[in-house]
Amino acid sequence: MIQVYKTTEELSKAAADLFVQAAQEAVQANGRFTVALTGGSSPEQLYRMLAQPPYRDLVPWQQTFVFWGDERWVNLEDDRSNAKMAFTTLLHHVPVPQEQVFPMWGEGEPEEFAIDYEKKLQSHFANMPAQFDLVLLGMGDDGHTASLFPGTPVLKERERWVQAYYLEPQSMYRITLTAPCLNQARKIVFMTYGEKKAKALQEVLQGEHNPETYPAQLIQPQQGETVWLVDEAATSLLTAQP
Ligand SMILES: O=C(O)[C@H](O)[C@@H](O)[C@H](O)[C@H](O)COP(=O)(O)O
Repeated sequence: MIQVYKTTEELSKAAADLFVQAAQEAVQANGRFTVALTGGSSPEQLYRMLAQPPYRDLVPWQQTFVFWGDERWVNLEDDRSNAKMAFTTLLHHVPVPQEQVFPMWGEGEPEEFAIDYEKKLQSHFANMPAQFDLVLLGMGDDGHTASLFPGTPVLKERERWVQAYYLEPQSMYRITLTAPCLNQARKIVFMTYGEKKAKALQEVLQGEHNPETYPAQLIQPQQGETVWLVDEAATSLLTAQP
């Protein structure tokens, strides 16, 4: 499903409405809400909205569990940290219990951390019919999502849920949920806006199936639903307006 908005404000409000709806439905059904946050700049306006009334007071924060879809392997004080951005814009302003928030950052080696993070997820989702109630994703202008970058080995991962790898072009380690993990979500919401994204969006949604080049094509939830929240500029190359 693709929903087109004129402004990022309207797009972020729609994302906030979806966030509240997913949270309330999950808590009603299972007594808890498990979400994977994205990094990058696209979700910042959404996070700031969720930290303010009315949205702040509509989310059952006490029953909310926060993970991340991906992270740059930098410490939590580093401005490149996805966790730092989410803490600054949202998590320090809402009553989510600290022990229910799992940043993708720790001491030691990224590969070991990825194994531990996967174990945390496996125990969190044990005996549950699906995994994340909601996964928020962005998309880069190269068609990457989470830290699933074009041409990287992690795109071929079919078993593991979390992988750490060294991303040469950015000279840093990345930690990421894999496509098999993301695709077990109940709902996946992409927030993608701006002219820069138009070419990648057209390729991802309407181009040849080529996930090596456009990894966002790997996001095909088995039972869940994918919603694309986009603006008019990002849809400018789509052949039929959605
Ligand atoms: O760690 C990251 O960089 C993000 O998780 C990444 O996947 C992001 O969603 C895209 O790069 C889009 O970034 P923007 O929202 O800044 O365009």
